[in-house]
Amino acid sequence: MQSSTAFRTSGLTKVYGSGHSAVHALRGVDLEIPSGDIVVLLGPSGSGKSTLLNIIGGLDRGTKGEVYFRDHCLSDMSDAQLTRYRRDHVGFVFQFYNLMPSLTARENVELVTEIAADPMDPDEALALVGLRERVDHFPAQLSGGEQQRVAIARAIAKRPEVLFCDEPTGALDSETGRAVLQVLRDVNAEMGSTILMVTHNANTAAMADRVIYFADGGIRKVVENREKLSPSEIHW
Ligand SMILES: Nc1ncnc2c1ncn2[C@@H]1O[C@H](COP(=O)(O)OP(=O)(O)OP(=O)(O)O)[C@@H](O)[C@H]1O
Repeated sequence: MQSSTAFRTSGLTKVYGSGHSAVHALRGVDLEIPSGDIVVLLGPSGSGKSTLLNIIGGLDRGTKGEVYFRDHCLSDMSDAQLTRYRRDHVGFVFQFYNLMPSLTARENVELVTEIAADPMDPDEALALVGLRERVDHFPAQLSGGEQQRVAIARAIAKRPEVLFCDEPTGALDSETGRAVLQVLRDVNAEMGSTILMVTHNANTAAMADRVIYFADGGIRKVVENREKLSPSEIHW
């Protein structure tokens, strides 16, 4: 495998349940993701996008097949090793921001920086997402887009090599959504983080280096964008 490959899967299969109730969520996925790319995963509801993200993010395990992060085989890791992988290398951003309501923006980010190996200062991470003036505010005092930016600050504060985003703009209006995508794009440009984003907004594909089209538990096609749009140019 090339050293510039962030992820590689071969024959990755995921079956939930068994017998008559078995759901074949991934049917032998072969995939390679270069380091530093912005990758957008598109596909119908139920096609397996989140399942794939959760497995390469170390939140779940495949049923069969292999998953590599650089030269580390995630499929062979113990639960403790997977936890360490998530803690040391990975940031997550979800549709619903999962912030602690009783903590300020800064304290929400500190939850992560306190356990990370080489974290940013929480205020620096919040400044990077444009929230320098809001560090002492509680989630309820922030708009949806601002809360999502706190969640991004929390994810990037540990300087992750990879950022996994599952519908990061799903709960946002177009203007706020574009602003959040711009933050992700800036993180990719400034920190070199590989970004994997699952979305239902097909127009988001225009900002990606690579677009993976998913259907029925497998990859239908992969498209490399020679020219990328900036988030502000994306139609919603
Ligand atoms: N924990 C689970 N137990 C059983 N089946 C599951 C589980 N999680 C997902 N599935 C099923 O696996 C299939 C793939 O689901 P997944 O969430 O990966 O799809 P998706 O493409 O992300 O969908 P969406 O766009 O709606 O989020 C679906 O049929 C789903 O119902």
